Amino acid sequence: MEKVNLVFGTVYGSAQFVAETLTDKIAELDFTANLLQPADLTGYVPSEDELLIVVTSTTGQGDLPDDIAQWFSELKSVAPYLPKLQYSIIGLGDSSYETFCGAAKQFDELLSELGAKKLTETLEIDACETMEPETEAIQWIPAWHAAVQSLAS
Ligand SMILES: Cc1cc2nc3c(=O)[nH]c(=O)nc-3n(C[C@H](O)[C@H](O)[C@H](O)COP(=O)(O)O)c2cc1C
Repeated sequence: MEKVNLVFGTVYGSAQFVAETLTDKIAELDFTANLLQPADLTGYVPSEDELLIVVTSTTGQGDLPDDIAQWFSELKSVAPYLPKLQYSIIGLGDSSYETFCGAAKQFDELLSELGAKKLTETLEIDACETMEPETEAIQWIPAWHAAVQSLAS
């Protein structure tokens, strides 16, 4: 059974709730879904034969939430080469900021610098458009699942 690791960065809890919801829904699809807590991230290097989903909100002016910022810096400085890693990113943000989903964009850039491959286009969830980001995330799952299946074929 294929394993999916989910990490989240949040200030107010929405991205965590989205990540928890996705973990449950993805587990129903017969994946082993593993939700990492911020405390689990120290020293964590994503396994290249497992899938990675990063769910992060943006704070400040395009900044990463504190609970994921340290891991981001660590990955950047250790710079593991991860050419076989397949990742997806879900950003929570607010389009009234010029730095819309800036944290998600930073993650995308970093993972691509590390050689990892983006499995799906980043899903950017706009707080101006929805009060229920988890609903958009659930609707995104079929596209993600199809992309995973196309890897195998
Ligand atoms: C102080 C503050 C700064 C924010 N800065 C940004 C930003 O730069 N870009 C953006 O897209 N959203 C920004 N947001 C919006 C949040 O990312 C958005 O509300 C998100 O849904 C919060 O998710 P969370 O509960 O997981 O932290 C900001 C929100 C606050 C309160």
